[in-house]
Amino acid sequence: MNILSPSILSADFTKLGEEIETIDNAGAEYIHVDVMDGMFVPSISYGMPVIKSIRKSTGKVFDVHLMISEPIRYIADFAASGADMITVHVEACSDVVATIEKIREYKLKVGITLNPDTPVSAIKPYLNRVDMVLIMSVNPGFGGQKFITSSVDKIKEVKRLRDELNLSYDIEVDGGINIDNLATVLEAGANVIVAGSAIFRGDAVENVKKFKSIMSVW
Ligand SMILES: O=C(CO)[C@@H](O)[C@H](O)COP(=O)(O)O
Ligand SMILES: [Fe+2]
Repeated sequence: MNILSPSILSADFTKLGEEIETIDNAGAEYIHVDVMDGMFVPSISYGMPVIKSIRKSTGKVFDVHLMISEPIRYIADFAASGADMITVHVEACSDVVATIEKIREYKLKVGITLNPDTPVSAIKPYLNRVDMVLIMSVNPGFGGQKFITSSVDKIKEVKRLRDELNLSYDIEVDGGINIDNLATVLEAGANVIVAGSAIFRGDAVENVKKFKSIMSVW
């Protein structure tokens, strides 16, 4: 099933609850929540209090993308704040298996991700332990960046590995996705689509509809 996960990093924070209700009503399946610590990535976004607060605005799945060093330290807090799914960076964890197990301890879905410069081989040992693989198609840290085209081959590679290893994880893509490159990533094998600026810039309802109509074809 294809899933749209708008990144609220590009929403208007003065009316975050309303923005979330808008994309929820327009038909987005997930809400992508980007957490940045100023260490693993240069920027700082928001954390637990914001997630806890926006949990009241929607019942949709909170797809929490942790761009933080040693995320194992905060899994309990993100679980308590209302995360449904937590994705961690392979580069940010000194013990990836322990981090995955910690997320499982709270009965949350687990995602693993990697930076554009990290080869797929770095996540291969963990593929049988996760529900989702996130292919970063920009260097993490900021919304509104340009899509890195070599990510298409990485999507194909994790799809091929899924077949080869007889696994069933979802494939998410995040960074620079817009109406023009959406079909390319769907065709490559991505089924969970993150988009921030392409959804919240302009009319969010229309943008969600446009995305969903292309996604329905695949
Ligand atoms: O994780 C990140 C950035 O680090 C993303 O989730 C972005 O927030 C997506 O925004 P766009 O590239 O779609 O504007
Ligand atoms: Fe993200």
